[in-house]
Amino acid sequence: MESARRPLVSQLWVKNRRNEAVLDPERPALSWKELQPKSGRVCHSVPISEIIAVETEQKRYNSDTWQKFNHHAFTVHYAQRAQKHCWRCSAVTFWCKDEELCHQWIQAIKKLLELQTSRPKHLLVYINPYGGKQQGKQIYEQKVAPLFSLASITTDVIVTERANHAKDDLFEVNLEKYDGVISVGGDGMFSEVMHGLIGRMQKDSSIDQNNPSAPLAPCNLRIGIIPAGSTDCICYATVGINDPVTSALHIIIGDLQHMDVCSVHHNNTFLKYSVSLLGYGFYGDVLKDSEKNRWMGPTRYDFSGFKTFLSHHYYEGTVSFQQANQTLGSPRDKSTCQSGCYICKQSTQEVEEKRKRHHYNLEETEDDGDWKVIRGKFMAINAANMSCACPRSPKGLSPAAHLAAGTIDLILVRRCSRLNFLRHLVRHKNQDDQFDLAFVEVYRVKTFLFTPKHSENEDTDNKDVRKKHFNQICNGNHSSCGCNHVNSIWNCDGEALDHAAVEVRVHCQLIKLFARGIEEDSKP
Ligand SMILES: CCCCCCCCCCCCC/C=C/[C@@H](O)[C@H](CO)NC(=O)CCCCCCCCCCCCCCC
Ligand SMILES: Nc1ncnc2c1ncn2[C@@H]1O[C@H](COP(=O)(O)OP(=O)(O)OP(=O)(O)O)[C@@H](O)[C@H]1O
Ligand SMILES: [Ca+2]
Repeated sequence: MESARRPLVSQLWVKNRRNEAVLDPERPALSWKELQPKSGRVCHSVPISEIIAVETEQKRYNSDTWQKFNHHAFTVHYAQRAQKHCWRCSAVTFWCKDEELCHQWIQAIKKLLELQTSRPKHLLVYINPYGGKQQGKQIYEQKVAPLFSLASITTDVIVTERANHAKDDLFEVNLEKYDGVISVGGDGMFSEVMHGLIGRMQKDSSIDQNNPSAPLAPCNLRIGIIPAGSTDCICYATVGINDPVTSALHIIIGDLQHMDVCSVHHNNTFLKYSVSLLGYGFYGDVLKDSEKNRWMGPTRYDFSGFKTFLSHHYYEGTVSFQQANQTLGSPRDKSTCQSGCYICKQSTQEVEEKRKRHHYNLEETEDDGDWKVIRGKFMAINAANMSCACPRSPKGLSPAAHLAAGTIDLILVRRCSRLNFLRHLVRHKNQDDQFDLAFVEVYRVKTFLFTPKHSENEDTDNKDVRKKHFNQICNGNHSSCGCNHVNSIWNCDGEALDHAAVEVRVHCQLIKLFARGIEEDSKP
């Protein structure tokens, strides 16, 4: 037993150079350094948690120096940080003459890998073949499947045949045999998988999703995202990059990131869940226009963004909310939510206590302040449950938003001139503060309500007329185009909601992802 804790130290060869290799179960890490370095001594070290696999090297080494000996070798595959949050799978091969020593090393590494209990063994994979640039299937087969097989992860793969295929399947499938569910696609595909999993959990726990104040049952299965969509903001904001190999490596090593989910209701009827952006006004209109141009792929958003910017609409309504406690940070904080974020960690404890209290039917005490009611004319009402960082806006819609603190950042952009709205938009791309403008307000909240000034019944009366004219291009004279510019629609993670009047509530850490948040010390 004692000897299992002692480091294994041996002289092994790496690329014809003699190295001292150390496998230290206490740290726990594998490290190696050249014994007679030509230049400065470099010590390589890989934490066991970042080793992907160890393999016996079957082939004999071919160089003249070595071929007369019967050498033995093993290869260690590990995750290596490349540039800007990007990870790559690297390999190092160790050689030695002694077959027994080689075997001992392989067994010792395998034993330490077996102690990595958070790693998934069997995964359920859904691929959307039509997301983004329609590369989902190729990306999975060429970049991800080989890594899963290297890590001895087995999979059941379903290539979806229609929208909602993955969601419906998740209500039926036996989930017990899986350690996680993987979504290969964009934010829309992730949303489908998430709706399937959350819905299934509520069904199994007999929780009515139509009740806006019902505490929801959390999902224990982690979700992995292999990015292959148009925006991929959920992947980008939880991993730091939208790169399939990086995501696959986070899945293999069994990373964990909790995530808040917002529920959206209309008149005590459940509409949808949201994890990234709930946007009314500008982002709702961009979505509405972009759906007509799906064939353009990811550029449809830029095209519709430009058109929507030019059309310059504002919408009237009332937003009501309670501000969250200051301990949960402020949307104006200069620091951002990162891997191991202490604000999110604090919320993990609170949410566990809350779930316990609920389990024992104990009273809830909410310490949030008074309701604030804001009536006005808005260019955009954006509720960001996370930063919404994506390649279009690397710092996101709300750079200081937290992934798992149980809060959303509510951004109100009041009616303003085109030039001012452009100033606000441009600041999503540069270092300037997009909230530091007289017509922009931002609040950190746990729940909010929105009521459009014009009753939605008014537009249902005219719905058929509007539908008929909907495909015509609006020329700005809205009496002729039939499009409803009295009310906008809500863009809920890239999907349109059917109602403008909504009640939104954050469910702290309802789901878990195979991710770790944004790491600070990644190479530049
Ligand atoms: C001058 C440049 C200004 C650039 C401003 C860029 C701001 C970009 C902010 C991106 C926020 C993404 C939030 C993520 C939402 C996802 O849940 C959802 C599903 O994937 N994606 C979208 O709805 C997709 C939303 C995509 C929105 C694209 C908006 C593009 C606006 C372009 C305005 C151009 C004005 C130019 C005037 C000369
Ligand atoms: N086989 C399929 N055929 C048609 N639609 C599908 C299929 N599988 C999934 N979908 C739907 O396609 C929609 C868009 O998918 P996805 O999110 O992968 O791509 P995207 O819209 O290009 O990217 P993003 O959401 O990042 O903007 C999802 O809402 C999903 O429900
Ligand atoms: Ca949040």
